[in-house]
Amino acid sequence: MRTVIYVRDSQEKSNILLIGPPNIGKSVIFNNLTGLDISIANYVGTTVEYTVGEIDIDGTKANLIDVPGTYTLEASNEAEQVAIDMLQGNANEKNNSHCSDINDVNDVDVSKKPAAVICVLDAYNLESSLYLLQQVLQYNLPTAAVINRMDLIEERGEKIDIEYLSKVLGITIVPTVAVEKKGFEKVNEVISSFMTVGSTTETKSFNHYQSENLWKKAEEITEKVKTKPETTIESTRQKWGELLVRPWPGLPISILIILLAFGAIVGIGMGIRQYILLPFFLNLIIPSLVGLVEPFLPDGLIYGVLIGEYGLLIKGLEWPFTLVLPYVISFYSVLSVMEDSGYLPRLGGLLDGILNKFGLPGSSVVPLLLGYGCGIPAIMATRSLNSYKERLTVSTLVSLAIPCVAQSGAFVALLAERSISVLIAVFLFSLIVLFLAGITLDKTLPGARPYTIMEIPELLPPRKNVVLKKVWLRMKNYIFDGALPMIGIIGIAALLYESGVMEIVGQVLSPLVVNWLNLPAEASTPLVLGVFRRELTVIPLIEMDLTTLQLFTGAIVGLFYVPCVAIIAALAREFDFKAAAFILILTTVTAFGIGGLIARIGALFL
Ligand SMILES: Nc1nc2c(ncn2[C@@H]2O[C@H](COP(=O)(O)OP(=O)(O)OP(=O)(O)O)[C@@H](O)[C@H]2O)c(=O)[nH]1
Ligand SMILES: [Mg+2]
Repeated sequence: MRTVIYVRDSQEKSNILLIGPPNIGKSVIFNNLTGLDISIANYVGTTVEYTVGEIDIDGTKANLIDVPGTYTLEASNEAEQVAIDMLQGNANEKNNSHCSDINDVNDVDVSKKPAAVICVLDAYNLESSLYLLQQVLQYNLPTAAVINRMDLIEERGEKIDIEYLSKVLGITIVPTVAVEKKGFEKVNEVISSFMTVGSTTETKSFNHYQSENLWKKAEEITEKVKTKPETTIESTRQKWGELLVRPWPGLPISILIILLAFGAIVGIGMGIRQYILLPFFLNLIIPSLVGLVEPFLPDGLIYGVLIGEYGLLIKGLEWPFTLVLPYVISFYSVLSVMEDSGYLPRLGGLLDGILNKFGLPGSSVVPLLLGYGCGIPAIMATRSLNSYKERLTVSTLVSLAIPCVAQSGAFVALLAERSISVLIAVFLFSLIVLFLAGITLDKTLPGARPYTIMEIPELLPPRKNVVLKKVWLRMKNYIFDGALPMIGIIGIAALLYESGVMEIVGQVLSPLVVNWLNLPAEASTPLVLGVFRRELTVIPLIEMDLTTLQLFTGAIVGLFYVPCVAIIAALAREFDFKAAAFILILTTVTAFGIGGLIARIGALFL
């Protein structure tokens, strides 16, 4: 035994790392300890950047850092590299780019050596957790372990001798069931002991073994501490978990699930819009607001900006809250159920063969599907892919051909009542271009694609409280990060419209909009607004008197048109300006190229 003396810096809060393999509940533990609400999901690579939260135990404070999951300390992707940088105390803030809404990370010095490590072990896959723990112990930092998901082994009748494990490893080990908040009093006690000034922590000194030795040791320890019942009965859940990754019956079931999910998103979204939000805003909120301000408004610019064609109090409320919000709720309800159940990686496994033909690994299913929500988390999620080439390919596809939830809502609002077949054609077109672009990027982008192994987690029943919380948080995020900026842009649009600037823009863009796309000059408005918000490439078309062919042309241009500024910024940050510029040019050329062709070819037939 070696004693590490841990002295807390009296000036600054110390950093305590939460480290462990992916998908074992680290972020649930982090949320339980800090009271924050960061993303959790049942697939590998939910946390791809570190998150800092404050823990306060009896008035003593420290920074708890949720580190992206990693199997070993030999990184194979960017998310895993963060774990190593954190342990070595040389992390930089690039690894944390969008957590500022959770915590003011500028206050936290992540480049200093951590004061202590809480290593999270997985009771279910103990052996691989022990390999990582041994590597962590080599850093000689004060370390304790939490052994989570104890419920999953208890369900199988297995037991782990925690006391013996703790003795062998020479550290404190606390069993927990994070989703049920079980075991956290003891976790708090351990953290508190780390936070006490001048406390001493016993850690067993580990030699620098070769990795084969660490695996052997992990296996030996697991065998000694884990006892299994003589006969283990496979539960129905486990059976289904395995059936769903096999082509039969997995593939037909996956088609059924995708169709059901699509139907549920559109159906629930339309229901919420038609029966709840539309009457609420159109019959109550908007008339009350207009009635309140109208008597006081002088005719002219201000009147127009507030209650005119693009009036801030009319379209500014109608579009974000009655057109987009219903689909935000329905899409994230369905996605959250899929995320929490562990079905998404199964879908990835099933589609691996097909996706490989388009230059992508099965694991890209998660970022691609997240892209149907919003492109930014999707681009961030590519950090868990294993090569730069795959990351750039998926990010390009998300920016080019995957409509975000707000834009999809706009498509439904624009097309569902006019022609369901045109609506389906828009989504089919997006899939065709997605695959063609995938093949082209695979052939043209330099770099090799490494062989990847996909980890399939257990199939678990989605928990009602987890799903509801996720939908609530995503809805809140949409209102602050989506709806409020949208209202701002509608305000600017109203100003440009009322002041006549929009008409001049219409004249300038007329060769492109009128001559090439066969759309009316006013259809230049969505092209200007769309740079700021993706759904605004589509929504203004609703207000125009267009033929079905024009609607289709407009929708297709909007679909492939430049991603919104926030995505361009994310691309520049995650890759570089060259990559962002490449995607900007690619999307513009594709949008106008395909849009013009549709207008021309369509005119021949209609
Ligand atoms: N049965 C069970 N499930 C758990 C427990 N703790 C977490 N989970 C579930 O495990 C899944 C993964 O949880 P996360 O907290 O996202 O895992 P993570 O370790 O942060 O994963 P990465 O961010 O990918 O490294 C989620 O679906 C949780 O609901 C537990 O104690 N028991
Ligand atoms: Mg996590």
